[in-house]
Amino acid sequence: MTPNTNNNNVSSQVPSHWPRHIHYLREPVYHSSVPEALRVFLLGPPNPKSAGLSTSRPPVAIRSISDTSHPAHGQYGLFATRKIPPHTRVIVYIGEIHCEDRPESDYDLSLYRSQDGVNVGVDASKMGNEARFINDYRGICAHPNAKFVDERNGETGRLEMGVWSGHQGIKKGEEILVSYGKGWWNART
Ligand SMILES: C[S@@+](CC[C@H](N)C(=O)[O-])C[C@H]1O[C@@H](n2cnc3c(N)ncnc32)[C@H](O)[C@@H]1O
Repeated sequence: MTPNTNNNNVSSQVPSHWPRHIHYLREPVYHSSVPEALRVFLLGPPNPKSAGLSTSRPPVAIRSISDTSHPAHGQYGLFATRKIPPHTRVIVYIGEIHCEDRPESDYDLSLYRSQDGVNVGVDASKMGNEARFINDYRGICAHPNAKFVDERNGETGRLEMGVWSGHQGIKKGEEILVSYGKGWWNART
């Protein structure tokens, strides 16, 4: 096992099943398409207390899906490694923050739209964290058990996309499932 060389309690290892061709991120990366003023807004006011914060591993595991009745069979999904109470932030969806149109990406979430109409996305197609493996609930469960919430992080001040459990919480071992939204599916069918 690789020793933990960080000052905080985050393991330096990438998670199990992490694909070799995808860059694993612990912090978002800001693409050159994000204008400086927007970048400053997204980052929020500097918070000296956020340096060296202990950010433990989220209670999730990436697993390959071998169940042939699962619509994402042969791919991966994200599963809870312990019971997650209702209305709890599970993980942050980390990726490349950008202001481009990326219709080809299946890992691109809309984070923010500025007053002058600039769209900011978080794209985890080439780089990201475990949250990129969250599947949509359709064909798997009657309802999603989690949702994406755009929010400002109370510690770092960053605008980011949190993944929160729903009103029933998530059982240990259960797949974490959101709704990508009808628009997402309509654009692909
Ligand atoms: C953000 S990725 C989710 C992680 C993906 N399963 C993986 O292994 O990389 C989105 C892709 O997952 C698959 N997917 C997610 N939810 C699905 C569902 N309910 N039915 C069919 N495919 C799904 C689709 O291929 C979709 O393009």
